[in-house]
Amino acid sequence: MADYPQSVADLGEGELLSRIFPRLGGPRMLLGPGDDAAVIGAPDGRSVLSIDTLVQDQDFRLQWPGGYRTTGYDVGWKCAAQNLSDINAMGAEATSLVVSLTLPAQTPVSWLEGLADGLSAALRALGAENCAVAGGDLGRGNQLVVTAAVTGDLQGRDPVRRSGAVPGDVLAVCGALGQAAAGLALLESSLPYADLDGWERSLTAAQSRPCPPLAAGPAAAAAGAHAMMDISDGLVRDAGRLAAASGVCLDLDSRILGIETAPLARAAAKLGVDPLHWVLGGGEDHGLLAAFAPGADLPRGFRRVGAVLDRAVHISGLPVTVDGQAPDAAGWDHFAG
Ligand SMILES: Nc1ncnc2c1ncn2[C@@H]1O[C@H](COP(=O)(O)OP(=O)(O)O)[C@@H](O)[C@H]1O
Ligand SMILES: Cc1ncc(C[n+]2csc(CCOP(=O)(O)OP(=O)(O)O)c2C)c(N)n1
Ligand SMILES: [Mg+2]
Repeated sequence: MADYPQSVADLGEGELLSRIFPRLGGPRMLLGPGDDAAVIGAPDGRSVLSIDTLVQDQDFRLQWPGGYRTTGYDVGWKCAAQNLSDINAMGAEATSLVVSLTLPAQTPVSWLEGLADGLSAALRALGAENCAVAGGDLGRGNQLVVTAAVTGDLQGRDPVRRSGAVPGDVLAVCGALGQAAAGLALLESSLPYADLDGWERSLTAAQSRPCPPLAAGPAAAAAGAHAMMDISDGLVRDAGRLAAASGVCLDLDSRILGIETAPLARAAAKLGVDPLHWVLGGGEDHGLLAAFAPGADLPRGFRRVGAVLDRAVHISGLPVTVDGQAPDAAGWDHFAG
């Protein structure tokens, strides 16, 4: 017996697939993995469609400076979560995922099995009970790349777009703000992972295995949300996108943002940073940002974070402000850094 872990290059494609398929369970599809393509139902007659990619050293590190090793399970979970989140943000429910894997030859087979388990576990744990992995693609490359495309069903509702916010609306968020960014900072720091306390580890888990609030998207749509998007690149950057699409300005309330920083304060102090930067600029929590009519009952999990203002009368001229002032955060951009 070899004393090194069996790698994907030790097995053929067919054998690798036979390791993955049994781990992909989930609800029945009209035709699941194994043929040239899958067949899924489109109950509403329309399909919502999105795609997202994770790239080694851009979106995760196999080994972080503090010693944490990213598992296949983590990457499978994160892949499912970030794709399900885009469907959630339209007010829809996910119906299928297809997953394309580019694997270096030395990738352990157990890492690949973990990835399949993480995908399935995220679908179940996040509440995407009508979504299954319908198929995918497998190939060899120099770097790990995991891409998934996802379909969703609107269940008879209109999609909630980024463009529908109107002055006077209440701006609200749902889900974690800044936790995944705090986790990223902890993972990227030289603090040994083994020395992190339970809460600090759960912040790193928010980065490795984010939990988008999946029931909240359809609930917001049913409640008549005027506009919605998921927060993947940071509150301020994504709010800027919603503001631009809707032709409005968004003003965030510093008192509420202060409350959001509370769970991050201790980790921030340890790293010598301001937790407000994580709340305003941190991506990857995949919470929701939505605009509701004034007086609307906010669906469960949503909390008011600011107001939608008329661009013509907002004197700052900025698309996104905090108490009327320029915010101190940029957010994530893959190319601008
Ligand atoms: N290569 C591409 N070709 C066409 N459309 C793209 C491409 N990359 C991104 N888009 C579209 O641009 C919009 C913004 O993309 P992105 O920032 O990745 O959105 P999200 O944060 O929702 O994943 C989406 O509607 C996406 O479909
Ligand atoms: C090694 C590493 N560096 C940096 C980050 C931070 N990061 C990577 S992508 C991203 C934003 C979200 O990713 P994106 O692909 O833009 O998601 P989308 O907006 O398409 O949903 C952030 C904050 C990370 N997760 N890992
Ligand atoms: Mg994207």
